[in-house]
Amino acid sequence: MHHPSALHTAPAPKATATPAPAAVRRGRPWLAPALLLAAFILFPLLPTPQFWVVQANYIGLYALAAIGVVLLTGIGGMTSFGQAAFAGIGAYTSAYLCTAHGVSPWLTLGIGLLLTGASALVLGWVTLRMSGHYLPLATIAWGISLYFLFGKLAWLGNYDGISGVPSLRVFGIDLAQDRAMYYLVWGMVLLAAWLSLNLLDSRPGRALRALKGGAVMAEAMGIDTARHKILLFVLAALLASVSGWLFAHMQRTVNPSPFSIKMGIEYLFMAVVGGVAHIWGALLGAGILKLMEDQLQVWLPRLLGGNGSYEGIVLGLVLILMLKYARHGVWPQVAALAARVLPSWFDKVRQAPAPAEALPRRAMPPAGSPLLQVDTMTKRFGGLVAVNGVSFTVKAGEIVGLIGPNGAGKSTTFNLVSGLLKPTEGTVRFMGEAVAGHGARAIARRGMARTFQHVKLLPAMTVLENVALGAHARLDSVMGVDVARAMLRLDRRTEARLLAEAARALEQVGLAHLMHETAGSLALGQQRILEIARALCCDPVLLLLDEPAAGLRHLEKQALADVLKRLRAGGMSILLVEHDMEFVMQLTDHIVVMEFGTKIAEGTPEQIQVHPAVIEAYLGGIE
Ligand SMILES: Nc1ncnc2c1ncn2[C@@H]1O[C@H](COP(=O)(O)OP(=O)(O)OP(=O)(O)O)[C@@H](O)[C@H]1O
Repeated sequence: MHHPSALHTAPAPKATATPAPAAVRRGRPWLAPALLLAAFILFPLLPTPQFWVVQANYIGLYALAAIGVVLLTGIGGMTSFGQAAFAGIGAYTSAYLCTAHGVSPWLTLGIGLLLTGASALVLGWVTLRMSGHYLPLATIAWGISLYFLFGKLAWLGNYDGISGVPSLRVFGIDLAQDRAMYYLVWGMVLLAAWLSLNLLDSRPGRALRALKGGAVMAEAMGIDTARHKILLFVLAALLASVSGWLFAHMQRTVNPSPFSIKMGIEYLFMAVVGGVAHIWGALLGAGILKLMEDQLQVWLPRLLGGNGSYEGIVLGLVLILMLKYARHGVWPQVAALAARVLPSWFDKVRQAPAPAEALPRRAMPPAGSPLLQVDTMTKRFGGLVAVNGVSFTVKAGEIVGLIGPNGAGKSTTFNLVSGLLKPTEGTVRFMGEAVAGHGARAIARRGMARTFQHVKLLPAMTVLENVALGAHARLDSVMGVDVARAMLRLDRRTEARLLAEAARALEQVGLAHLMHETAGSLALGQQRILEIARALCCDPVLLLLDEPAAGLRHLEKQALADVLKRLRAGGMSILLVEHDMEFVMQLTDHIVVMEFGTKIAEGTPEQIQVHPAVIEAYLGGIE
């Protein structure tokens, strides 16, 4: 495939300057991880004081719930204080069923997960539609009410709770001993971290990562964001439930206080301190907060006299300082340090994805057939008529330009056609079907893909991953199966197909050499091209490009025009809004001109250049 070299403008990634440590230089990069693993396994077997083993177990329990917070808040952008309440459901279910009915704790784990999942599903369905601060407030309300419910129910032992909860047994080994429990707790923590990391690095994972700050874009890629939000809510709750179950059988007693809103706030703090956007941040944050709390409890009364309870004040201050100066938490700092010391560990695979079976492709409609028919479309914003009775047609295989002075209503027209807005009046037919008001997701799934005037990318994700989001809706699957397969890494063939498709789209637009860079590190012009690649990855029959040439240099514009002409030659239809008249005139087959929300002219580029109304409106200086 031809690579328009004019678009190859980004500098090559910088090599790291810090020399590798001796062990790594001598070809033993495995030494440090092996030592870490050995220390981790041997920790309870060595004569470690009992106190520290118990601490490690609690840190593990907190880490499990905090991983849930990372998923929900750090990845999904939904702040929840209700995590402790879900831990309470897991703990109480098991404590009650084991003590009152003698059910096996392994069975109660499943029942607890079912109950938690069902509660989270209902709660998520009701609250996740709320926006802004209403969601956190709702989770607080939920946390408080569940705490009082646990305390008020006599069969759950009121505020005294339930005691005599049995210890767990695995393969005949009694885990009443903290040293044995350590392995179960940390085994579960590492399993949860592994499953979560696998999930995030997959097709559903990319959709989940798009929720925070990219929901409009994700919907335009055909992704059902509401369902993905609920999925995160349920997953986070399930992790808390496992933590609660372990807690009940470790403590051998449950009462409402460990599941109060105070603990919900602490889980959130753990995630924030550790690094709310990182799974490992949850583990780090749980460790830091638990150890700090304990050490402050010991040292502060010694330093300040009196009988303590100062730790809350100091922790509060530390948190405020962290939120001000290290908002991303401790993990990114640790990771940056580790990447300097052990670069080989952190070297991402930077090869292009291996060729894989191509995804199914849509048939292109016959050239010249009417593809998009906009008929007397009107959009009013209060008293302002942004689009006023506009009609035009895009035929298959054509590039149509939509031009007009600032504020003419071009972007609004785009948003009406692509389903982001609903017309006040008029109809939009796409491939013969009325689509006005059907929503961006449904229209995208029918084969219309778009870019945005203000680019909508996920800056922390790689260019390749951003583009792969475009291919998301080309595979239909049951979400639960998809998620389970991703977590267990059984989805690698699908993943290879998606990434290969993304790489092909990047090659088509000449950005393949930047596929492993983060999207945020690209120049604005390149980000626009990335959006085109993402739209191409949707396998559209109609591309809507909102100011694709803005921010590009002259040669880059030429290269882009070549790409678009090649796409047209391949049967693609394109509707584009653009201010650069030279670009529009050389590229388009047909032009629609708008002014003050109304269509004032349409025709071929030659007709438009000499059209009196257009010249009158603003095109005087075009020739
Ligand atoms: N969501 C909205 N609510 C209220 N008014 C809006 C909204 N979106 C657009 N408008 C108004 O509608 C009119 C048309 O805006 P639009 O962005 O569609 O124009 P445009 O031709 O794309 O302009 P530009 O070239 O500057 O992007 C403007 O007066 C704008 O202020």
